[in-house]
Amino acid sequence: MTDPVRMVAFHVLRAVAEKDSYVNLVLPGMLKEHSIEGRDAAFATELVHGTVRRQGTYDAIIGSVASKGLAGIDPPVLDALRLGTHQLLSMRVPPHAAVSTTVDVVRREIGHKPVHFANALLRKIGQKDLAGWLDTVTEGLEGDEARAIRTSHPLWIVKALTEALGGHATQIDKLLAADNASPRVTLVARPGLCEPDDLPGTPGTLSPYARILEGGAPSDIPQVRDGRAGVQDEGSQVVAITLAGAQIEGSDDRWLDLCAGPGGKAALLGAIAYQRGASLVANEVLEHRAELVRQGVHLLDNVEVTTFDGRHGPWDEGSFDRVLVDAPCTGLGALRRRPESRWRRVPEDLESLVPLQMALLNRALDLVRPGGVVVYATCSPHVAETTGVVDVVTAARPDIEVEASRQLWPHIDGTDAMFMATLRRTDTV
Ligand SMILES: C[S@@+](CC[C@H](N)C(=O)[O-])C[C@H]1O[C@@H](n2cnc3c(N)ncnc32)[C@H](O)[C@@H]1O
Repeated sequence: MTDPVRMVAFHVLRAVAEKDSYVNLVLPGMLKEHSIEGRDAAFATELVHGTVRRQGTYDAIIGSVASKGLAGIDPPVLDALRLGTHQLLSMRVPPHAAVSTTVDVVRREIGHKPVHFANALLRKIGQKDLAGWLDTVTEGLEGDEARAIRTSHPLWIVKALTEALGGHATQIDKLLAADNASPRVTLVARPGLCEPDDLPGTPGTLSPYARILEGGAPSDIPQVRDGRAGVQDEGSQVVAITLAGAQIEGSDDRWLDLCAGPGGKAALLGAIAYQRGASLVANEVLEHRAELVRQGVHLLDNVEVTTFDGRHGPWDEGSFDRVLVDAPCTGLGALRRRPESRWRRVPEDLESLVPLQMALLNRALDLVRPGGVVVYATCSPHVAETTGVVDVVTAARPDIEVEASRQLWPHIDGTDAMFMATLRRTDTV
């Protein structure tokens, strides 16, 4: 019988390739369906996440070994080979086990025909370690081309992240390495609903509400199950804290989260607003994501969830004191969390995202009252989406002052690469 853990890993990879599925959505369901728990579930998670993240490196290796090249390998066989390569080069699986279990997956899930090919190819890959293969497949390449293969990132993303870092070569290597490590699970204690000290884990360094879990499943924690706490990267907590913490004079009782789904920041903002006697409108254009926002804020009666296109919602100009625009973006700052996203995103995505980001930010600036603040945030450090958007929008608006901006980094802050800019609407129009 095929090892159920490898079989599940193979089918997750197939779903990602054929149905555009997300690893984070499809893997937990398959593990449950096959009653895979504990250490086996952890092994399957590392196998799938690691294989998908390192696909660029493994494809270069497989392509260099296969006589017919990468393009000549049937997609299901290639997925099985990627799984075998990850076990051989990056997991502590004994080579004979990595090869035989992968060949078994090929035989049972694909058929007899490619068995000999898969067996021979994996045995060849097993003859060198990862460092040896990296030297082989990057021979003759320099700079970003070599870096892209070594760190398994598309070249355009290496270039975009380098630009976002200001071109620092030592930093880019650390950032790309951080993208390939699994992030720690961070909890948020929603103020007024839960004390951070009542949660397991160690305190964060950036958010007073954060607890970093050492292990265990967040869903086993009662406060997470009932919504008093949640799972939230510290960088996202910092965005909500930045909006709530900006000093403003005068009224401070109407807040808006313009792009709220799935609702992590809305839940934190709503809890802080509740403590201050303020209300929050949490808006999300997609109904299924708005439903997630509703679930996240169900303990807070000061939060109203709406489902308008943020560019055209029926709110009055100048009617909010604080507005968050956590804009739809490429997500290049959260690559460590979403294993497949680096292979799905293309530079052309910016052509539709950037105008949308600008329109949403402009609308937010219309909706905030003079003296109020807007925080514009992205979980991408791509300069076109961060300072590029802020610069273009504010250049055309003499009524807006940029008070501060901040870029967090996985390799420096241990968070997703969240960008945030605090903008104030002045009285000058
Ligand atoms: C980066 S996510 C927001 C994450 C959220 N703030 C949180 O912490 O969970 C951006 C969201 O904006 C939504 N969105 C996209 N276009 C929108 C629009 N025109 N108006 C409002 N929301 C929009 C997307 O569906 C997505 O849920």
